[in-house]
Amino acid sequence: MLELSDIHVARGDFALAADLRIAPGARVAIIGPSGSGKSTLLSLIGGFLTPQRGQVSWQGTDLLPLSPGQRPVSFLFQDQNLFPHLSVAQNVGLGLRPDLRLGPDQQAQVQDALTQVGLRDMGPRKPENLSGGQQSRVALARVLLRARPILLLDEPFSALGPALKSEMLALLGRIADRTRATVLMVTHDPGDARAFADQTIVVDQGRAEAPQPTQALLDNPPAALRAYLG
Ligand SMILES: Nc1ncnc2c1ncn2[C@@H]1O[C@H](COP(=O)(O)OP(=O)(O)OP(=O)(O)O)[C@@H](O)[C@H]1O
Repeated sequence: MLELSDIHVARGDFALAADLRIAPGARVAIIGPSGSGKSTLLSLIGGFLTPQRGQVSWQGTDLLPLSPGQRPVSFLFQDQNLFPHLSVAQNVGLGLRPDLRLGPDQQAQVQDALTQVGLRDMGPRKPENLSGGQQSRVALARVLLRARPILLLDEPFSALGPALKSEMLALLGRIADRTRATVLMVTHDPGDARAFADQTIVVDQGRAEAPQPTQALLDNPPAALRAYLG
């Protein structure tokens, strides 16, 4: 269980409150107006922000003393965090060892991850020589190799067209199945929430609500969410 208890986290003049629980293996969308605190919520769980009050724990372990690298978490942002000077295979290999001193077994794991995301022959290329969708696949291959229990995504596919985006969401679902990850994904698109997430957290005016079943929430949205969805 991922537990956020009595959280108050400030960022300049802004503050976010949260008190919620997420079951292991859940797929959760995070939606709400711009500036409401969605990225702040991910940064808190990832360890990039420290709350002024409250507890963050995973399976009973307090995460607050742990640095981002020590947490059971991987992150995927919109820009996919690819390093332009490294090859595709090296970018994926970073998921195993940040110093890239990979043994033969680990290199085979990289190749296997590339194959699983449909990029079997792309390992030697540089990211700039890939399409946007292929770059997303590289980032997902790295997530697959990191295999951390919690996966945080901040509008990961918002630059992609609709067909490609649904393909990436399906691939993400397969990777989450394989790694048994608990996934939290910020999105501005309620269609993403419906397609991917059985539960949705609404963030509005500095408060993250407890997760609710996505379909029921979007079929009958509360007033604040209705105003945002338009
Ligand atoms: N580094 C910072 N210092 C001070 N305030 C910040 C900082 N980063 C964000 N904020 C403020 O915190 C609030 C919440 O920002 P956050 O990025 O969490 O919102 P969001 O819901 O993810 O927005 P968006 O959908 O536009 O990405 C905003 O009002 C923003 O101006």
